[in-house]
Amino acid sequence: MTNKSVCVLGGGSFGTALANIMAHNGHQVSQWMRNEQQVEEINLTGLNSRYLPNSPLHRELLATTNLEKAIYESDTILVSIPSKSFEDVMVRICPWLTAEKTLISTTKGFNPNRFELMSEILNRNGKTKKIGVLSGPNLAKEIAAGQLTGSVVASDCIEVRSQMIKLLKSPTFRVYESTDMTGVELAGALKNIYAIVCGLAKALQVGENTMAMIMTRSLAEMSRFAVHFGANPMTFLGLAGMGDLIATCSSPLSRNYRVGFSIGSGKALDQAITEIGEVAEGVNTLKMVVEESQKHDLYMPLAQGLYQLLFSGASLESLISSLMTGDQKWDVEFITQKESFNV
Ligand SMILES: NC(=O)C1=CN([C@@H]2O[C@H](COP(=O)(O)OP(=O)(O)OC[C@H]3O[C@@H](n4cnc5c(N)ncnc54)[C@H](O)[C@@H]3O)[C@@H](O)[C@H]2O)C=CC1
Ligand SMILES: O=C(CO)COP(=O)(O)O
Repeated sequence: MTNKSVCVLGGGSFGTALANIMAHNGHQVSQWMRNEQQVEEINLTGLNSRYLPNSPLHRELLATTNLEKAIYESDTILVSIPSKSFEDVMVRICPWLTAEKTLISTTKGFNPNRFELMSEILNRNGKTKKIGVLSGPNLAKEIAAGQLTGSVVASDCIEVRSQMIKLLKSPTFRVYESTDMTGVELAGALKNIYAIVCGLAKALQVGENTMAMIMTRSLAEMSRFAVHFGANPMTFLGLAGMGDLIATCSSPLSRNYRVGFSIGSGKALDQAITEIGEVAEGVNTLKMVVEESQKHDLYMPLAQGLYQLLFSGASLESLISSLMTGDQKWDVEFITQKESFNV
């Protein structure tokens, strides 16, 4: 295997966990971040203490504040910047891109300025068509602790998929392939909404029947939305769909779950977000998705109910009551649709 040169944009927990795996795999890895003290800390002590305090990093991982040099020297660029700033960072790096470079989004969210996925921002770069996304049940702190993990790389381009597997595949990290970039990316973004719902439900001490119903109906909503925008429903049975939904909806390591748990414990949304101090993409995703679901007349009672609760002053009691009395028909709609013509 020829070793690759790769850079990760973003100094947060996920970017650091991925950069660390690739450095352990023997690749030449730089990680770009804005904060000079953080760069110095990583390079001198091998620790990113703010985001991954318990995970020593490979000593060849080179942190830098020099964005131009990081891009110039890399074949592959992983963008691990929260969706709010993703477009700004892409605009900055565009002048230094070439047709040979691969761009991968690891971000699970929507552009807050318009209804747009990160891969669409990547596609607008005007230089390279080698684009992909990485998504799956990938809690950064577990990856950094060496917990066995699987992820999905989605791209139309086989070369991009193979390149990502070479970079990331390790004894503790498996990388599966998909050509359904829309499905994989939407799955990763949408599940953050339902992680908030599940955190909230857990704080209310609901039973396991209830948790199972919420998670399964979440999958139905997510796939209904995604299929409308061109995704393959089967993608939602894989790691990027069901896998990530299970991990994020069950773990206090998920920031979105913790936002929900705080709200369920009586805190205001702003307070919940501030206390977490890291990005919880589900809040912006909820706004974007509910707006689109209304435009396209898509039935999404969980997302719409959460929106009412967080932004329109609805009570928890009315949310629960409307969820329990709303329309119910097919369990699995993508297989029962055909049969329904005869019923
Ligand atoms: N943490 C996790 O377990 C996982 C996170 N993700 C996704 O990865 C993305 C990034 O998440 P994390 O690394 O966890 O976030 P984080 O909250 O740990 O860190 C975000 C990083 O981005 C930097 N940043 C923010 N705006 C910037 C800008 N304008 N220019 C340069 N740097 C900027 C921050 O300084 C910080 O270093 C999110 O979209 C998240 O959904 C995906 C899978 C797992
Ligand atoms: O996407 C994630 C795990 O796959 C991380 O979720 P949070 O952003 O909610 O922490």
